[in-house]
Amino acid sequence: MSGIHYSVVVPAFRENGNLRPLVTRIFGALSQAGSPVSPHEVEVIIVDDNSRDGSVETVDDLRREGYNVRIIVRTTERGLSSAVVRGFRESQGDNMLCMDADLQHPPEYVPAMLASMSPTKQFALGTRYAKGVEIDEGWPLYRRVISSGARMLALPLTSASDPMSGFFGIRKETFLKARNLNSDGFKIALDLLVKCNIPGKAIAEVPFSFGVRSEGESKLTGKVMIRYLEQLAELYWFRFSALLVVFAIFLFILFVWFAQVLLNWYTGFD
Ligand SMILES: Nc1nc2c(ncn2[C@@H]2O[C@H](COP(=O)(O)OP(=O)(O)O[C@H]3O[C@H](CO)[C@@H](O)[C@H](O)[C@@H]3O)[C@@H](O)[C@H]2O)c(=O)[nH]1
Repeated sequence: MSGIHYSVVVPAFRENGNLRPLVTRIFGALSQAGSPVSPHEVEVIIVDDNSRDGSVETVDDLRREGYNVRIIVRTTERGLSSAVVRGFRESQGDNMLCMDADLQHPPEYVPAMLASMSPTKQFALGTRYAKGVEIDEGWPLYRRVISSGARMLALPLTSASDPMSGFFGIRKETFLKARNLNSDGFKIALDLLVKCNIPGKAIAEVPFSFGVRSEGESKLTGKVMIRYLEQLAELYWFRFSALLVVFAIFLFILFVWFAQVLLNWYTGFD
């Protein structure tokens, strides 16, 4: 039986400059005295969409240096969410974590995030909206506005405080129950929270401060934002369709009743 109980999945596109600091800082944090998780129980899986920027060579070097990291290079698929799903499917660990490559999710939080999952806490959520947590001051105003607006729209769907977060974990047993996952767009955490029907009490929230990217560029484009609105519509339907159908039936009955009253009133004049 494998001694790997935890898998850290990192979707990456043109992130070569960030991979070495990311991996060394993750294992550095796990090796600290007092870390609740041992580095020997952890694997890191980079899911790269054929960046051809030297990421493969960097991961090879890190492996030779003894870090338990591997890279999956996808040549026929693209996209953040589908990359995360692929990484989760290939994970050996029962507890799986997703984080960005760009160091905006500080690797020093990885031990706490991994250890927060348990049979009763099926989902770990790195949240930027806990009391006293500061989003890094370098984060531009427009990104804060977009993030807050997107979060407000998603709040009726889940009791998680930061469903937009890309720093989250899920237990394999719950992930395997998810059906019809949306492989487009960026919002895989929200998709999992809704489709796996994860109640508030099963979510371990870990407050963290969101940093600024040190290398490379964000891939969040206008197209990704439009895709998010489409995804929201799908999730609202998924969650509330039964309620909407009941409401539609109620409206129909009301309409029939009202039509009858009108008809009686009208025929009463004859
Ligand atoms: N494999 C793969 N990885 C991708 C792709 N697009 C983005 N990524 C990777 O996914 C991570 C996040 O992408 P960014 O482009 O850095 O996203 P962001 O704008 O910083 O958005 C982040 O913060 C948001 C919160 O405001 C999160 O909602 C979002 O999920 C993400 O974590 C990075 O590691 C990036 O390389 C892709 O098409 N394919």
